[in-house]
Amino acid sequence: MLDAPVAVQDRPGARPLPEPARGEVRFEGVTFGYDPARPVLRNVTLTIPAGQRVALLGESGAGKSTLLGLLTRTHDPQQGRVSLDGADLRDLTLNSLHTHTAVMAQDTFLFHDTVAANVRYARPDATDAEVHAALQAAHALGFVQALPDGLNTVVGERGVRLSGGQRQRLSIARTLLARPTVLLLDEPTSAVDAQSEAQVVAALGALMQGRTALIVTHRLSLARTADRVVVVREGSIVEDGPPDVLRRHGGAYAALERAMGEAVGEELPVA
Ligand SMILES: Nc1ncnc2c1ncn2[C@@H]1O[C@H](COP(=O)(O)OP(=O)(O)OP(=O)(O)O)[C@@H](O)[C@H]1O
Repeated sequence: MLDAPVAVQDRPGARPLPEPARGEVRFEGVTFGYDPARPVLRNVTLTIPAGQRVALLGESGAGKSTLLGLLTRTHDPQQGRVSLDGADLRDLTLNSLHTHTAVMAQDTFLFHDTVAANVRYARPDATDAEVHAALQAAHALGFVQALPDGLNTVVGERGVRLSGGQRQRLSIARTLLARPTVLLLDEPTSAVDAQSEAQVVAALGALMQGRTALIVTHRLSLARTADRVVVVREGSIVEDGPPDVLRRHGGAYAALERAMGEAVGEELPVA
């Protein structure tokens, strides 16, 4: 790992994002391919105003996760630019970019340590009161207090085993403490059973409050919480708008909603 070449580095003269950050995200004419000869994203243009919740939908392999990876600079575009509050990400220090963006994926890594230490991971100086408040907002306080040693219970690899939904709620508490400007959620409910999905969706609602959020999901319950839906197909945006409007439009989103509803046996809204 240490010897692996680092693909993305700070440019000479890179600066931190000016504070206070707002969280406006822009993709301008972005083309990217893991193999440059075969683009996965083609000329993608998308402006996300600060504080908007956007669900990225589309079939497997459409390029949704790749779009999120451009925002953390896991990779840089071959053409076009990605910006945060008007600053090209390549002109920002990686440290500042990673302070302002938080990624939550399917499953959460918990260290072999206490609940409190796991939640404090992103902000070790957080007070007990802040940890408590974050757990409460993440709908996790109840189950944590029921653990043998409450917040001092050791979890993780050899500690108390937690369910997928409980782990996700601890991860949400951790991310709440980190106070990111932009949230990138990649299938955050897919490792969660149907029973605890509602609690995780509610906790995600608290986390997304007042923040820009890009959510990749195949779950209807989460897609419906978005202000806006962007449908990606073969690396291009094919539909973009509020879910209610797109449902009535009867195009790609309406078809995906039907498919997702059938997959979870959920009743469909009347268009
Ligand atoms: N690290 C990688 N190296 C090479 N190709 C990749 C890599 N990651 C993804 N791809 C390819 O890029 C394309 C888009 O993948 P991406 O993960 O962005 O799709 P997605 O829409 O998020 O799909 P899913 O819903 O299955 O997560 C796919 O053809 C995939 O095989």
